[in-house]
Amino acid sequence: MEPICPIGSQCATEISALLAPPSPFQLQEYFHNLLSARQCNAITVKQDVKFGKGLYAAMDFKEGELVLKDHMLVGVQHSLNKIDCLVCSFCFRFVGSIEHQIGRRLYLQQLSANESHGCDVGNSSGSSTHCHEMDLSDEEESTQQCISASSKTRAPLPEGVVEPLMNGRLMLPCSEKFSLPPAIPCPGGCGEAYYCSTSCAEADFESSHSLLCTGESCDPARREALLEFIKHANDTNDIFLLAAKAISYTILRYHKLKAFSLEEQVKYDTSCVSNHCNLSLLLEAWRPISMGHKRRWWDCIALPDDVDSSDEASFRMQIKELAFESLQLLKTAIFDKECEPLFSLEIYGHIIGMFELNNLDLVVASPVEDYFLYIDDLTYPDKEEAEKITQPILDALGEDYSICCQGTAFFPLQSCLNHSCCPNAKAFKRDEDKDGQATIIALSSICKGEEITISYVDEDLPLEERQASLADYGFRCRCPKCIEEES
Ligand SMILES: C[S@@+](CC[C@H](N)C(=O)[O-])C[C@H]1O[C@@H](n2cnc3c(N)ncnc32)[C@H](O)[C@@H]1O
Repeated sequence: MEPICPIGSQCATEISALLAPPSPFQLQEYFHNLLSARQCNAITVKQDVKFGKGLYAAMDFKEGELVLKDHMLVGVQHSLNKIDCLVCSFCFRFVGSIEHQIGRRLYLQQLSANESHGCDVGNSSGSSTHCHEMDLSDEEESTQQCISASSKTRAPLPEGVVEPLMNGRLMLPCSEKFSLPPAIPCPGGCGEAYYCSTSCAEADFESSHSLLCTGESCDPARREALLEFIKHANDTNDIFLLAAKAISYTILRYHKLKAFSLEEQVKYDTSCVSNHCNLSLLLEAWRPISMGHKRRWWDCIALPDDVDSSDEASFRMQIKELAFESLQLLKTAIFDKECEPLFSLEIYGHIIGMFELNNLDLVVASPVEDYFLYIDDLTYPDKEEAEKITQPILDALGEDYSICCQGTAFFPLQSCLNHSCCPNAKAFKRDEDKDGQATIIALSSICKGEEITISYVDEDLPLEERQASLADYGFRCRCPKCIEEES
């Protein structure tokens, strides 16, 4: 494939250094520090010549036991899902109140009355990103809907309800039992991000949002460029928003590390302040991303079913061009000379490819579901009284009255889990898991020292269908189930 933009010769060394696989020592040190910081001694990360990194049990687990709770490195809520759910932009917990969640949805539903919007959001390019799926608990799954149902299933809105619900003047019966953290607007004033606490707001600002915020403190030219980048991502593939977060995260970490190292050096030598890229600090800032298994996005993306294999080369070129377009917009918005290698197509393609190969669906169940189930479980006469108010609202919301928060995220430990078609663990949200962390549960007992595996595909599919889906991850499965079925 011809390069769209050749690697800048002045950055070639830095780019190769950034893409070099971490040494066994760096890998061991990084995961040891990560697990220690999380006070997690139940698992370890080990490298294997055949499968690369893998997650191993450092203790015995019983069936159903929690194996791992993993904080995301970066995550985004799908753009259209933002209409349905108001969540903390950092931890993805639902915020506001039951009334606000419902009123806001009814309001936005009213605005887009004749439009239908679905679950496969933000990927209108047709280049959907491959994610391992996160299951919801059975009860949640039975009623949580992913796709907004057609407006045909909805009754007309009761008059004068939406605004009072949104501004807190109309309280729903028993909603105090489902209190949510207040929705704290982004301190930068962008009006896009909301948080469940000041600590989440600060953590997000420090991690990436300070470079991506379009609020009043943002220089107007930069704001315009950022808005253009965001619009392009929303119109094509919201994986670009995640890539922008990963780049911002690295830039901010780089400057923090640099400030710290300068503080140390300036004590001895005041002539050492420079605006040149310090490669060893850039590599250190990039370390968490360097740990993720990656290939270029346009090389590893699965060929969609509707693209004929004879058109594969042109499809991959289109994907590369799309990434190039997005990168140019991001570069205009947040370019940083000292971190120039991060703005090369080679690095951008590998970051998105890393998401393609490792990401987990971000799913958080809606408290609106629990609320209506609670009302339904009330007994006479309380139920009758409550339903006088709640039933018309439920009818107006329609069949899809409760929609879960959906997005995609990269998790540093979960992404080390290798695949098996007879896995001993799975990603599973329990009723108590109210935020965007990844939760991995044992499917059977796991002994200390055993590798922990999940299935990247539906393991009940026939062998060839499983292998075809796994080909998108670049391997043919040789697990005991596949070997047995092949013989
Ligand atoms: C989510 S990552 C898992 C961690 C990975 N081993 C690493 O080194 O980062 C997915 C990649 O791991 C490798 N992998 C996972 N399960 C595998 C398996 N059962 N057989 C061969 N390769 C596997 C493939 O390269 C796959 O694209």
